[in-house]
Amino acid sequence: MADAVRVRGLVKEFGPRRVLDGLDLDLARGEFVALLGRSGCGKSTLLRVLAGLDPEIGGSVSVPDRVSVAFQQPRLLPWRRVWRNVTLGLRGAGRPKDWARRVAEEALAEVRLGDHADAWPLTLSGGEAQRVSLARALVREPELLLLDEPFGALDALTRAAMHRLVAQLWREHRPAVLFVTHDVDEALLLADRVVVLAAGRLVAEHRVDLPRPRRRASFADLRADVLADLGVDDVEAA
Ligand SMILES: Nc1ncnc2c1ncn2[C@@H]1O[C@H](COP(=O)(O)OP(=O)(O)OP(=O)(O)O)[C@@H](O)[C@H]1O
Repeated sequence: MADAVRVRGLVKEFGPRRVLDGLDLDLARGEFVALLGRSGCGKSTLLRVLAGLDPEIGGSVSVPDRVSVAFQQPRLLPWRRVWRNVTLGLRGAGRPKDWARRVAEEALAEVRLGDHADAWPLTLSGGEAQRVSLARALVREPELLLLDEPFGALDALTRAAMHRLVAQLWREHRPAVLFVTHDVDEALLLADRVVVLAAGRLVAEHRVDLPRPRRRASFADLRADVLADLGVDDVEAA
């Protein structure tokens, strides 16, 4: 079976600054990969190129037809009700009139917001807004789901609930996932594989061969290895 993502020799520059410098990356279908790297190393840039939001200037990029993205900020339109945000941009030509509404309700139920379809975005908590953003990503039935620090702005408890939700959605829908995070624990809790970006390329990768659901105690050694790849002292990060 072909890979979901195949990137070879990707180059991206902003003015004189070369941010991605011959990067190679493969994701298998249904694989969950976490992307780590120091601030400013180019993680979001890579995601934007994969999402087709930004052009590469060199190399080759192959992604599936259906790609969805969710960002750290949910980016909901405040003047549209929640359900309309979920189906925004979905092409429903030739479908029955209430089709979009039903699709939105199903997706909202999946993220446990079934009773918020008619709410306005500004009345949602941060975690709820992020779940709407996930529902919006899901209705496209993506083969590749790109998540750019989706839980970075949430408190620890909400974040833990979101980890469980993402793990469940991934199990049920099985898209390939590329998940950008600064949080090594989050990466090790969720991913099949952790890759580290530095100086424009992937400089390390770790397979996370641990059963799910995972406990932090089960990956202490791996955590230290990844932190070392990031150039962070375990004590400094603790
Ligand atoms: N549109 C742009 N124009 C100019 N420079 C940019 C642009 N987008 C990103 N950059 C620069 O490219 C570099 C990589 O940015 P990017 O946002 O990809 O990093 P990141 O690894 O996602 O960072 P963080 O972890 O802090 O979110 C940074 O130096 C940034 O300033």
